[in-house]
Formats: sequence, C-alpha cells, structure tokens
Amino acid sequence: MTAYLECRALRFRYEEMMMRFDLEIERGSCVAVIGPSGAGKSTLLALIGGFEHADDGCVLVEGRDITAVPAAQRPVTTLFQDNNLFAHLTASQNVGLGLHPGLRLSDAQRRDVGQALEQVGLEEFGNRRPAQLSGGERQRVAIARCLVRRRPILLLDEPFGALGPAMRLEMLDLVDALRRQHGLTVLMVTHDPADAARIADRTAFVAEGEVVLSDATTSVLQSDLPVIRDYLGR
Ligand SMILES: Nc1ncnc2c1ncn2[C@@H]1O[C@H](COP(=O)(O)OP(=O)(O)OP(=O)(O)O)[C@@H](O)[C@H]1O
Repeated sequence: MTAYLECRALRFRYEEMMMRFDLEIERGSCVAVIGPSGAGKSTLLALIGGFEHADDGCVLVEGRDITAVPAAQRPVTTLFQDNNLFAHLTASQNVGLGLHPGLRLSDAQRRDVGQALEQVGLEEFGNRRPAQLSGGERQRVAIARCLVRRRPILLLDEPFGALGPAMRLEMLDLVDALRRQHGLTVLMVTHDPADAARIADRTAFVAEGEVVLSDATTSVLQSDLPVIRDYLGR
C-alpha cells in the first residue's frame, strides 16, 4: 500500500495522557476510527486537521510534511457532530462560508454552492435557515460546506451520532457516494461498529492514545485482541 495520508510517530500530550499515533491511509479509501471513550480518536483527527499541534512526529500527505501548515491551508476539511451552522444565515450562505468568510462570492462560486446543495439533495432548501431544517438536513448543509472547499481529505468526527437510525444510514450512504464521486479520502470517528461495517473498507482501532490495529474492517471487528473484544463486548 502506498500511503496517501500518513501519521508518523505523531505525539501529543494532554495533561497526563500521552498519545502517539502511527497510521497509513490509502488514497480514496474510507477509514473508520473506533475505540473507547477518551482513547484519543478526536485528538487524532484534530492533529490531522491542524486544530491541535503535535509535540513531535509528522503528518504527511503524498509524502509532503503538513505538520506546520495552518488548518485553513491543509488539504483537509472536517465535519463535526455539531454542524456549526450560523442560525441567522440561510443554507446557501452557510455553504458559502466554506468559500469566503465574508461571503463575497464570484458567480462561479455561487454556482458551486448551488451544485453542492444539489449533491446533498437540498437544491430546494437554499433559502432556509437552520431552524427551518431537520437535524439530517442541517448535517447535509454542513457536508455541502465541506464539499465546496474541494479538499481531498474529509474528516468526520461522530457526524451522525445525533440522528435516528434510518437518517443515519442515509447520511452514511451519502458520504460513501460523495467519496466515490469526488475521489475523497475519508476518515470517520464513530461509536458504532455498524457504521464502519457499512462504508469503511478499513478501520483503525484507537486505545489509550495509540492506533493498536489498522486493517480491513472485517478483520478489526473480528480481532482477538483483548482491548478490541472488550470494546465490542465479545
Ligand atoms: N483540548 C482538550 N480539552 C480537554 N481534553 C482534552 C483535550 N485534548 C485532549 N484531551 C484529553 O485527551 C484524551 C483523548 O480525548 P479525545 O476526545 O481525543 O478522545 P475520544 O477517543 O475522541 O473520546 P470520545 O469517544 O469520548 O469522544 C481525553 O482524556 C481528553 O480528556
């Protein structure tokens, strides 16, 4: 496997907790990140996204060291569980923020916003404010905002935890379809192994600040490692 995204001896200390991540991800794959609460899953994503800064080690994309690159300039965009939409702005404006913080958009950029809303099935909803949208629709707006940024790596941190089962499956399938369509490399933190089984070809299991196993999702979910068996309740 040629690593497209690599975390190499990436160290981060938070109070008493020492984390050290090694991970290699293939271009265009979807990797689920699972593991116990407090294991460091969100921290791993934050280090890749540039929201936390490593004490040592590096993040490489296509062999280029991006460890010192500011978050906004990384080839990465992140979708959080709390979609961070602005209540006073419409869906289109919230998506437009992915392109320009002051919403000064060119005609081409406005078309991009329209296209992104179309891709998430919200072409008719551009003028609605978040309060006029369901939880799933709000997450779709947040996905559209990620899409307009045209970053090749999409990080999802428990994106659909607050949604009901049917909506959750729909959103997972949407992420999968967008990944294929745009050739995105996706890293998704989830608490539900079924999410991993549904759309992730590979899974990284994180425990106590380390990736203890990164392999095909079926192999990880069937692993006999005690920490994984305990987590899965097997
Ligand atoms: N900025 C921060 N503020 C507070 N705690 C932090 C911060 N960064 C890291 N930590 C600590 O680091 C550890 C790992 O946290 P992290 O959120 O990455 O775990 P997680 O695996 O995503 O957990 P969960 O599944 O509960 O979301 C925890 O002990 C957490 O308290």
